[in-house]
Amino acid sequence: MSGGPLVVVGAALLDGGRLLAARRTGPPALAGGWELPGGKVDPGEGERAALVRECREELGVEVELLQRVGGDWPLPPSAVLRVWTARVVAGVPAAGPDHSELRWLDPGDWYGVAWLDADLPVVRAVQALAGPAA
Ligand SMILES: Nc1nc2c([nH]c(=O)n2[C@H]2C[C@H](O)[C@@H](COP(=O)(O)OP(=O)(O)OP(=O)(O)O)O2)c(=O)[nH]1
Repeated sequence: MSGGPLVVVGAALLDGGRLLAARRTGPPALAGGWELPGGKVDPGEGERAALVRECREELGVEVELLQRVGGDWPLPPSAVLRVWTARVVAGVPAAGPDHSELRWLDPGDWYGVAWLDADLPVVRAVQALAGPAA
């Protein structure tokens, strides 16, 4: 055991003023909620490498990570979410088994989906970073 909290990494994929949201298929308590694509960091894996891997596996795209968004966002009861803004550099995001739907949210419509509780403050922070266009 390496100690410390379980780390989940998430990507705030931006395209112009649009933000990519992904609707979870499971587990039941989270199904239907919208999140930032990502997942758990594997043992011994770097966090940024994990996020690039998760975007490749979940969305089928290559991404470039840009800027860290805040610090540790709590995922009760015992995990933390670490988030980077990012952009797609190859491919077009497509939903795999983890997501029932992907949606590029237009500027002004970033709160038009039911974000998971943990993600709402993160989206606000991304908006503050991304500027008034978002
Ligand atoms: N990926 C992601 N997970 C989030 C977000 N917000 C949030 O509460 N979570 C929670 C949901 C899950 O309990 C956990 C991440 O698990 P996951 O299922 O996405 O991770 P994973 O892809 O590595 O999945 P697995 O290997 O366990 O199947 O964090 C978010 O924005 N992105």
